[in-house]
Amino acid sequence: MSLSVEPFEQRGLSCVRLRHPGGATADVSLHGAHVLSWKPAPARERLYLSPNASHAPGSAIRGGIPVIFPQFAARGPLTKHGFARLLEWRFAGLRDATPFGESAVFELDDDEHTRSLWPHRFGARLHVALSADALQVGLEVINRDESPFAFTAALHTYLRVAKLAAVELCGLESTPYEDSARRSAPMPASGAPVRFEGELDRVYANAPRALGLRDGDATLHLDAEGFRDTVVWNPGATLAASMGDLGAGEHLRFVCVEAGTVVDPVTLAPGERWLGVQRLRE
Ligand SMILES: O=P(O)(O)OC[C@H]1O[C@H](O)[C@H](O)[C@@H](O)[C@@H]1O
Repeated sequence: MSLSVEPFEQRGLSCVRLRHPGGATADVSLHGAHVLSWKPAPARERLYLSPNASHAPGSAIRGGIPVIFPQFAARGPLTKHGFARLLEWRFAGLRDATPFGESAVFELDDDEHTRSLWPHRFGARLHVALSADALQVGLEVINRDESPFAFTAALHTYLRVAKLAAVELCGLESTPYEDSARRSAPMPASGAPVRFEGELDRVYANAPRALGLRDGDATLHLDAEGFRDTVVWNPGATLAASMGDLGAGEHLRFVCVEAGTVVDPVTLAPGERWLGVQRLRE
C-alpha cells in the first residue's frame, strides 16, 4: 500500500486525508463522502470550496465533489440532487481490490430514513484513488433489493480556476446540449470550446469522455467511465451573489464539470452493480 490515511476535523466535519508518497493529498469528509480538497502538490489546490459553504448536518457543502445520488437535480420526486450528499457515510479504510487498485472506500447503505424517502435497498460506495498527478473518484451502486430500481447520479466536481475569463473547456465542441438555464431548450453543437461569460448550465448527453479544461497556460485533463453525460455549470455573477453559501464574485473562482448519468436513468436488476468513474489529471 502506498497511500496513507490520517483522520482530522474541519469545521466540525469528520474527515480523512489521503496522502501519496509523492506529496499529493486529497481530503474527504464523511458528510456526503464529499471530496473537499485535491492537491497534487502541497501548494496547488485544484478543487474549489466556497468560503461560505455550510458544514451543518443535513445540508449540502458548496464546492469540492458532491456525490449526487439517487436523483440528479429536480429530475424526480426527491429533494434536489438526492440525499447522498446530505448523509453521513462510513469510512471503510483503504482497499486494494477495487477497480482502481488502491483506494479509500466510503460506504452508504439504505436504512429506515433512506427507505422513507426512496423505498429501495441499496449499497453505495465511493472509491477515492490518488496518484502523484491524478485523482480518481468512482461511485458504485449495488441493488440489494428484490426488484429492479432506477436512479440518476453525478460527481458534481467544482474545479478551481485562476481566471474565469481565460477558461475554455475543450472536447464538447461537436455535442448538442440541453440548456438548463433556458428551460432545458435543446441546442445544437456550438463548434467551439465552452467559455464562461455569464450563467451557464448545460447537459451534454452521451458526451465524449475526454475533456480538457484550459485555464491560461495550465490544462487539467478529465475523463469518465460509466457516466454517460456531462453537466457544465457556472452560476454567473447575479446568481452567485444571491446564494448564501457562495457570494458576490465567487463564481469567478470555479467551474463545475460534472460526470453524470442524468438524462436516461440507470436501471439495476436485483444483485446488479453499476460503477461510474471520473478522473482528473494534471
Ligand atoms: O445548488 P445545488 O443544489 O448544489 O445545485 C447546483 C447546480 O447543480 C447542477 O450543476 C445543475 O445543473 C444546476 O442547475 C444547479 O444549479
